[in-house]
Amino acid sequence: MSIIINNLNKSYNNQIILENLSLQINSGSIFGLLGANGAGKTTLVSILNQLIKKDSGNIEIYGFNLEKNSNEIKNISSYIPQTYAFYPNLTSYENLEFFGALYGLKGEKLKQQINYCIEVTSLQKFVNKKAFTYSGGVKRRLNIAIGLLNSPKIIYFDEPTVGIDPQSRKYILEMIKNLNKTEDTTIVYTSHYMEEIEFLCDEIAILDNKKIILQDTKENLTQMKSTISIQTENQTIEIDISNSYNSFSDTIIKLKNENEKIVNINFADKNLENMFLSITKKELRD
Ligand SMILES: Nc1ncnc2c1ncn2[C@@H]1O[C@H](COP(=O)(O)OP(=O)(O)OP(=O)(O)O)[C@@H](O)[C@H]1O
Repeated sequence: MSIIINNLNKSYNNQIILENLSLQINSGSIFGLLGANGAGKTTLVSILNQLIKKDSGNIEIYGFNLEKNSNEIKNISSYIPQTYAFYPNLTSYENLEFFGALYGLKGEKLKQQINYCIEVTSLQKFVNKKAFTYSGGVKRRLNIAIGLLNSPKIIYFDEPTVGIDPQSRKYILEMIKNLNKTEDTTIVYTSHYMEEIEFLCDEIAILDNKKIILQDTKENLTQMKSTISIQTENQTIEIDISNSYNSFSDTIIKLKNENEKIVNINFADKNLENMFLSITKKELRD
């Protein structure tokens, strides 16, 4: 396991945000944390990255205790925030030099690491241009490049595609998938874009009502069926139409032959977004 959280509690000004939250994340997985606006995703990820303090509970990351081994955890983790975390008046290269030095990198090692980060995020064209001139997508890539400087074992992405164009979004998602595959980096990805979670993640958890209310593999969650329920005066019949509509038309013919009067037909497409809605009774986005 890369992350084990037990009975985590966090309040802001007496308002409980996370309550007895427990969660385990497998090493090397791409873990999607879903939650409506204000559910507490950023709060949880900020606690894991020691940006804010928890009230109580136990957290272990790669076998290190969050309080006792705080430096060891910082060395193996990287947090890519929603906001741009670089100097706009510096170039990509200068930003990477600056943040690399903060990690204690210097000389040849620093150069090598900068070149690696530039390559992974395809920033070659921008290395000598000042960051304030970049598009939103390129700015996000620089954020990510900085986050790779310490060769993290675990990277937290907090909604990294908010406000960028579809092409940059696709590029960033592919890049994250690749990082996970080639470096075996554990990825924790928060989002309220269901299609991103569906594309990227192999494990998914839903944060709602201060807790993790559902956690499963994407495989299991996407096996949920699409159904049609037919209500007659005497019975309700649920039909699985995930693979074909044949059983639906067969049932209609059968009911007609039996002179059963149909009073209602309901279609339930249990994709992830509908599942989220039915479990939390909330939209993913405001
Ligand atoms: N520093 C703070 N002081 C007081 N309340 C806060 C603070 N930070 C966050 N909150 C509140 O805590 C709740 C959870 O916020 P958080 O940002 O963790 O949610 P989120 O799931 O990341 O939401 P979003 O998807 O909108 O980013 C919200 O009600 C928010 O207003």
